[in-house]
Amino acid sequence: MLYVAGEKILVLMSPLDASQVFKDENSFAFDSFIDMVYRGVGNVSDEANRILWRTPKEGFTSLHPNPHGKVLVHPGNALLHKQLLTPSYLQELTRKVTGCIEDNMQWESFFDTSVLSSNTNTKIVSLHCWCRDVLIEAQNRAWFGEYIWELEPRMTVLFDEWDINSWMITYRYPRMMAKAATRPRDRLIKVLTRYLDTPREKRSGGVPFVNELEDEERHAGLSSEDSARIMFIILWGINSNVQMTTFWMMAHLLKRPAVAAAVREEISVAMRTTESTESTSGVTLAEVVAHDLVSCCPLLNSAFNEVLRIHSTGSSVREVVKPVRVRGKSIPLGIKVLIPQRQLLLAMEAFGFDAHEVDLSRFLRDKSLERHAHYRPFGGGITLCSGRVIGRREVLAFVALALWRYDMQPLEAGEEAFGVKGMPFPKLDEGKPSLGMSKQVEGHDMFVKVTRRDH
Ligand code: HEM
Repeated sequence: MLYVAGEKILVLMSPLDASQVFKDENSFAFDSFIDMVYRGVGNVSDEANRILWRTPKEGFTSLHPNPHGKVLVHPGNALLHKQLLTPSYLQELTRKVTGCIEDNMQWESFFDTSVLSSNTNTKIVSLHCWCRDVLIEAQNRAWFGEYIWELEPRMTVLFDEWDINSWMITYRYPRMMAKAATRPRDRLIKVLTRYLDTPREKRSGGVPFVNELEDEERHAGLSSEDSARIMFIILWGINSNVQMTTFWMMAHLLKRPAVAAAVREEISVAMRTTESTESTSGVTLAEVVAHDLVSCCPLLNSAFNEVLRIHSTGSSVREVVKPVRVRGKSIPLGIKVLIPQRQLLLAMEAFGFDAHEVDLSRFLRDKSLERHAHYRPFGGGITLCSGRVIGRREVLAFVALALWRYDMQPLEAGEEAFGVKGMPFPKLDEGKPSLGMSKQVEGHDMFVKVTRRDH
């Protein structure tokens, strides 16, 4: 048991205990944390908070069947799960988002904000900004349509500023000292509010979830601004983990050219098929990503799994709401329970004596590791990540396109090219809370020399 700011927290570090917590949703609840995030991070109004938690007995009616008498927060979550887990919705989302990633990965489309220096044949890019610009742009365009970019062309940078500084809010910094977080957050909420206040014909092209959630929230009586605050929280979850997983996966592959070359060889058959059609809509890439890259490229997927293992620093949290026993000991009501990822994912009894080392082939050599009780990088139970399928697809799409289209060479510490100096390999920041994937220590990055590849 830990005491933090006078509060008792039960920290569980065994996979068996974690399993019990994930299975028993009635005793270990998550609602108080949703409430905390909506109020503390999204800053929803008191009135909105009342509407979000109003039961059917208190007047809440859903637009969807609600046999279990849930409050607005839950059907909203169910709509997100429908978007992410129903095959036809997921397929359409994959098509849209990989199409956007493919567009953004063209030589001519590199964002100015990613390129530090260039000539006709070479670009020096910040890996952090390249992943951020390609993926956040793609995800927002896929989810909301083109119009969101007309409202705020600096969306990727604002989102990054928020993500990097969001710990100031989770650590409850005084308002005056947390402006680096509140400024980008408040701007993004303003953009989303304007988006929701725009007639639908003008903001078409997004996924059904956005309109479905908006309809449900308006029906329940939420204002545009409070709906935008909730969308903002969801968007944060969507953007942060994908961007960071891609960053770490690219960084580790670029540090190990032999493994990167083997991955390039492994993806070549699949990637060649994307070039044999005239399609630029992403349909072919979407199919290749969903089938070939996920199912037929074991080294690529092993690298992805290992990066999740090494860089997940999030925790699952619950509150005890019913009398319950853990290992025979009764746990009082109201106790918060924390299951940190990192200890489980670095355990030697699960991953071997070199569990702290990065080995991108680890999951290729031992395929059973992916199902190991210690390996839950997407959490479990009610908070098991519903974006795990699309998340993997997006990361693999970026990595495969980068390896297939470009030769990339990281600038070593002290090495200089085109006036840009390289830096040491980025370090993971263990001191700040994360939504799952760790960030790098602020200011750490990898600068990469990128040229086009002939194949
Ligand atoms: C590779 C990328 C991703 C990683 C590593 C990741 C990781 C995680 C983790 C660790 C959790 C929390 C588990 C817990 O509290 O027990 C989580 C939850 C969640 N993630 Fe992800 N995630 C990724 C991508 C995505 C994407 C792309 C989406 C949406 C499009 C998404 C949507 C969610 C949602 C909605 C939750 C809350 C649980 C739920 O209701 O599904 N994630 N994710």
